[in-house]
Amino acid sequence: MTKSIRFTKMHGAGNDYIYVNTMAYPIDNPEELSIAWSKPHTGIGSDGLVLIGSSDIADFSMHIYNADGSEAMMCGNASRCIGKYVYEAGLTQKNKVTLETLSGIKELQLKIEREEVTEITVDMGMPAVGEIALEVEAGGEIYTGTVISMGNPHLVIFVDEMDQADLASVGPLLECLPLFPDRTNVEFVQVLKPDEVRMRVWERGSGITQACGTGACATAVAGVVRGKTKRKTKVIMDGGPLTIEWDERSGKVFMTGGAVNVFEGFIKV
Ligand SMILES: N[C@@H](CCC[C@H](N)C(=O)O)C(=O)O
Repeated sequence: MTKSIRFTKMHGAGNDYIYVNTMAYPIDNPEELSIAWSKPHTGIGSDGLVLIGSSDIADFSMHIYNADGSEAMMCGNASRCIGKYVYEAGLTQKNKVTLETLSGIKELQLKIEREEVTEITVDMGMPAVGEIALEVEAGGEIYTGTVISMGNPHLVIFVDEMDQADLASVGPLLECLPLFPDRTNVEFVQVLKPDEVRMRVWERGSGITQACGTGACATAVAGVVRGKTKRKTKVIMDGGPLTIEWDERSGKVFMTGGAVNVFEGFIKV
């Protein structure tokens, strides 16, 4: 039997996902729907699908599927969008919201102005720092990357000039290196100032996106461990900036930025 699912298309720094409140509209094949709905011509068009659900251990839960249907452990931009969604839909009155994810519970601090959520800070937890200067080969070039996990895997590569790397051709090669059996997200980063960087991302399972929240956090952490940036850094991506702070005392990474509601609709399944 065909049913209609209500969705909201949102973006955080241009990283766009389709959001479904599964407490009202349960979904049992998110992998297939993420592939179909993410397509720009025959679907809604997005970087993937995000399910907002109930939780026994937090205020809400998040499940994130990439455009290729693979499920990820965490999504920084989606966590901010969920903060905006749940408050503005009247699902909570709190300005501090907890979110259960596959990489643990994240705390969202909402800035509310005239009943609108204008900014969200997410406690992204502690990063796991892997190899600091790992040499990898892709497309005949050698790159030096820093391996960081923010719940999901990232390879952060510093370059002198952003146009030095052809992200579309080298991104998929680096994503699928045998060294990364679970694949990896890839960030190319140019340091502009000690507290400002330019970053472009190739996302595991979605390709080039306008921004990646966990990628921005991984970038900021890599900048510190490589001695290139300060602990608080503005990360400027194709879709806009995020402010990332790796707090020295707690060891946690805090991500601050906005979230935008683009449109809502119903789609038949
Ligand atoms: N865009 C996201 C991360 C989404 C998941 C990622 N592609 C993965 O597979 O790990 C973000 O904002 O963090």
